[in-house]
Amino acid sequence: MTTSASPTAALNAAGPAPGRPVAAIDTGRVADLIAQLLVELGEDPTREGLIGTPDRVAAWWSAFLSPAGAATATCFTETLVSDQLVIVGGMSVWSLCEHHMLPMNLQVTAAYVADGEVVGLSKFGRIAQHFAGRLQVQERFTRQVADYLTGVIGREDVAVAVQGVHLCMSMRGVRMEAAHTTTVHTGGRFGSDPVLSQQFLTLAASP
Ligand SMILES: Nc1nc2c(ncn2[C@@H]2O[C@H](COP(=O)(O)OP(=O)(O)OP(=O)(O)O)[C@@H](O)[C@H]2O)c(=O)[nH]1
Ligand SMILES: [Zn+2]
Repeated sequence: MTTSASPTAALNAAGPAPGRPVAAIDTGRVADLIAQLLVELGEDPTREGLIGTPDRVAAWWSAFLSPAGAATATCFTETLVSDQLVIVGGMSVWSLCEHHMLPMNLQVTAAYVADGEVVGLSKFGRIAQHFAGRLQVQERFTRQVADYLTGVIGREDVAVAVQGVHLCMSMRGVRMEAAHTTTVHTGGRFGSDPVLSQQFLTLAASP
């Protein structure tokens, strides 16, 4: 397992991050572009209600692309723990569909088999937030979280299930408000051991 690696190094170790800006965005330039967009949409960015809107939107993009606390995956030695299924569920993150740039809400459940060491529980949520903070598709998000956790524990025994609600399917397009999409990655023993796989899927589906 990776123990207390540096935050940046640990997260970069997850490999290339499609769509993620290399450097911090130029919020002044983004605000100018938002003002131009408002004009193109028939608005007057200088009217009283819109003063400050371009800056707020730029600040939001900056925060969205740099989720606070993208963190080191702290691990702890636990000699009493062996072959134990650990599942962290109920993690809700927001991302942006890269086809329409509309929000998607992702309910994330992540699991691994602990053996001699345990991963700090909050880190599952931080990892999910990290990969949500960019233009995404749900399938790639699922895989990126799984690959990152695989790197943390140093074994393939990782499973990730994600249930997504995409506003591009509910507020526009086919307009199916109840539609939801489930993606599942099962690595290592989660793929080869039907009992473990079933335990994960059952617990991932429970509240
Ligand atoms: N696989 C996948 N598709 C996505 C995701 N988010 C959005 N999409 C889909 O991306 C597709 C884009 O299809 P296009 O035909 O290019 O765009 P469109 O005409 O706006 O499509 P409609 O949404 O059907 O109106 C749509 O089917 C979306 O539902 C995602 O996370 N994963
Ligand atoms: Zn979309």
